[in-house]
Amino acid sequence: MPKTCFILNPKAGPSRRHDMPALIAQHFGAREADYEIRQTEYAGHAVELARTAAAEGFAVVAAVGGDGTVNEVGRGLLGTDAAMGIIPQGSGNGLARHLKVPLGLPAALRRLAAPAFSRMDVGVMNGHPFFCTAGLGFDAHVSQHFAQAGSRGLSTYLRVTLREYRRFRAVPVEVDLAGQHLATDCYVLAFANASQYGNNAYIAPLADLRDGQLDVCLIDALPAGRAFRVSLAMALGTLPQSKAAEYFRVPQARVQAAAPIGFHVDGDYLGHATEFEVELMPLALAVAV
Ligand SMILES: Nc1ncnc2c1ncn2[C@@H]1O[C@H](COP(=O)(O)OP(=O)(O)OP(=O)(O)O)[C@@H](O)[C@H]1O
Repeated sequence: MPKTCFILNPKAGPSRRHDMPALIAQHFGAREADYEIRQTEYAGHAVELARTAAAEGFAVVAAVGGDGTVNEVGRGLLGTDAAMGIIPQGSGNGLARHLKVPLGLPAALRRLAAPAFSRMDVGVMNGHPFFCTAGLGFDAHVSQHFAQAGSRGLSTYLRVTLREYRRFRAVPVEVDLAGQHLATDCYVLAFANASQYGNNAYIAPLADLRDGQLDVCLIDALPAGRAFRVSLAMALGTLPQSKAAEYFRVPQARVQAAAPIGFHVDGDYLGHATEFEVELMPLALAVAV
């Protein structure tokens, strides 16, 4: 059993009443010398906790939370020898779902006690590492307004999405995709390292975490009929065949927008910008899943 540090985000996911230390002891084994549990105290804390755990020699540092926690733990582990584990406790759990980590807590803990080690690519947008997806446009706009909604959960997410759909307008962009030039409108421009946003919403079902490439999904406009087709195809994992989006596979991209446009990294809205540089660091992170 690899020496494991659990980094627990108490704010992630729908409110739960698990006694995590007891469950970890029960399912991970009673050998307390083999693991430690550290809880985050503020947003961003998991980056420091993960970096410290790696420096202390933990072989596995497990993010106990959703994609935001995974992003912070992953950032803390870049350039270290430790591998990232995931105990999915978030709302969307996109990377965990892509990696087929069991969503049930006992099964996830049992798997982590005897993990398979491998490596995965890491994306970077304007200097911000991402592990699952990053993007500009409507998805970032929804992340921004969801964060301000005051409540969380799927029903809030759907309500915010419908409300903002009526308000959001596409922005003209110039896109350079590893040398290929496009002048288009950006409703959504997603850079997918993993296949889904979370909750099995497949923005790029063919994305591969180990191919050294980002799957780029462009939606230039989203009138109502196309919005319906995109939503259905994302749920079914058939967006590339639906012709409602265009796809490219590249290791890097540049975007110049005609007006500031919101962007997100692993579902967290990070602000507005007019210039974007996106690249991939091949196999930059060790994972234990
Ligand atoms: N102790 C804390 N207090 C407040 N916020 C925290 C704390 N620890 C972490 N956070 C923040 O909580 C946010 C939400 O966490 P996370 O993304 O893991 O859960 P989620 O949003 O429910 O799941 P998902 O991203 O899979 O939908 C993260 O952006 C993280 O920075």
